Amino acid sequence: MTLASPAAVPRDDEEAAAQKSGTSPLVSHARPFIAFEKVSVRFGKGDKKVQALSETSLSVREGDFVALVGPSGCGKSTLLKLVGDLLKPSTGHVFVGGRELGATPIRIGMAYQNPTLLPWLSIRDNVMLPLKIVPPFRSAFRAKRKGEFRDRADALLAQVGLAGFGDKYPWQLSGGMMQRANLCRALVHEPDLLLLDEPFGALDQFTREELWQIMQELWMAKKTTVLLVTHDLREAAFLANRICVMSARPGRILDDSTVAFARPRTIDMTYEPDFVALNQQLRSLIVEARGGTGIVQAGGH
Ligand SMILES: Nc1ncnc2c1ncn2[C@@H]1O[C@H](COP(=O)(O)OP(=O)(O)OP(=O)(O)O)[C@@H](O)[C@H]1O
Repeated sequence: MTLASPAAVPRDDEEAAAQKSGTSPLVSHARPFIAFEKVSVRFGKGDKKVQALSETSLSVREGDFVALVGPSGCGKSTLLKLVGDLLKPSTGHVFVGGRELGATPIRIGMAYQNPTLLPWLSIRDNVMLPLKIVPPFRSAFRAKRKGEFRDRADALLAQVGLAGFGDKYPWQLSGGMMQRANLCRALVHEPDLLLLDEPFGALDQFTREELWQIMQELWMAKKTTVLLVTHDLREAAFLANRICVMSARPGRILDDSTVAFARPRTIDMTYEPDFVALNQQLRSLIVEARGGTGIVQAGGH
């Protein structure tokens, strides 16, 4: 099934329309940046066996912003871990940047629900951490070119509204401020790919909405390829160019649609009829995926 709202049209249709009208599409349509070929994931053996992901194929183009939504326990985080090379598929192949994982490392930035900032480091030093670890930056870092990196970290902190907070420690910041710093840390090494697993899930609605806008600005400036796992359908429709709806476990992609709202999107737009209709359609797909009830199925976590 494909989302029928005028805001959510099948990708190929949107591309064809964009090409026909001569308007530039929302995203660059280069070769696939991420490709899943018949990937499945099984955890454990015998009685303890859990089929987390059934055979799944997926292709994501460079610069795309893709949201993964679906019932709890359907394998969204598992899919993210596969892309991040934190997990090997039981069958099939995962390609990132045109190469099978394991062959050539690509730069990945990650942010999860819990900001996991190191409490003994200042905010600036937390943000600079990937530069200490990730090539090619780490050699420059060791060569004591730390000053350049300080400027880079401070510029990012300013972009997310944390100018002047570089010398503070995580405990001196609110939850929303920590998550802003966490996003800076995920982006400071200019990753080719950003993996976000419910990064705004623990925040109050207003802080979350502020961070959606910051996230959108950051994405619009760099067009980093993003995979976002979220339970918040408004968030998915606000941020992503494309929404993949997954089935209940063992997960597979049930629906894959483009979100064509113009950017920059505003919070007010999320209350407009097209946007609300899209949310309702996504919700119905997920309710259906859960077995048509509002009740969480056993086996999710
Ligand atoms: N290391 C593991 N060992 C065994 N089972 C696992 C492991 N990791 C995940 N699972 C199981 O695989 C299934 C998919 O988990 P995953 O975390 O990907 O789901 P999810 O869609 O992200 O869920 P949620 O939305 O609730 O965060 C779940 O049933 C989970 O319990």
